[in-house]
Amino acid sequence: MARSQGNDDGQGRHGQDSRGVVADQAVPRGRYPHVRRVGDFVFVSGISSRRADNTHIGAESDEFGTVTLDIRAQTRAVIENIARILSAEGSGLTDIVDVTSFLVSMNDFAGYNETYAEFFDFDGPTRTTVAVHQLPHPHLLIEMKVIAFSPAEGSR
Ligand SMILES: N/C(=C\C=C\C(=O)O)C(=O)O
Repeated sequence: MARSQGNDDGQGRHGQDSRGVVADQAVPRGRYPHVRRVGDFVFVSGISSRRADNTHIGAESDEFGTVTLDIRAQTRAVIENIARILSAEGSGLTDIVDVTSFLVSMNDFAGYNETYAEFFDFDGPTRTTVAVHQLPHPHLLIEMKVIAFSPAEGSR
């Protein structure tokens, strides 16, 4: 399987290790890579608004511990996290050809859709949006996974 070449330190040329785990990103919550290249296609696992310190963008808590969740902030953070993960494979948002979005509630669809449109348009990826019962953390409103078409270096 085609993978980015690693350096002697086991770190990929673009900041991912030999497992496909990208540096400075929230670590995968299980035994899966952030990213996997298969030929000219780059597959990104489901990504949330989680920061590297395991807090979540778009989940703010007040002095009483009341948590306010923001679908626009979470959607933007998810897309920005995906952009950083794609860059580890020399790819980017403009290379995305397919998006799957998982919302916990379709009540968030409008805010999600509005923020999505700041990044993508009709000439962008195909998209499927579904509502799911739960995501892996109660602060999460959205998770997205993408496929990008990004010819590997050397085959461009
Ligand atoms: N992709 C998965 C979870 C991601 C959660 C996160 O990054 O916060 C998974 O469990 O498959």
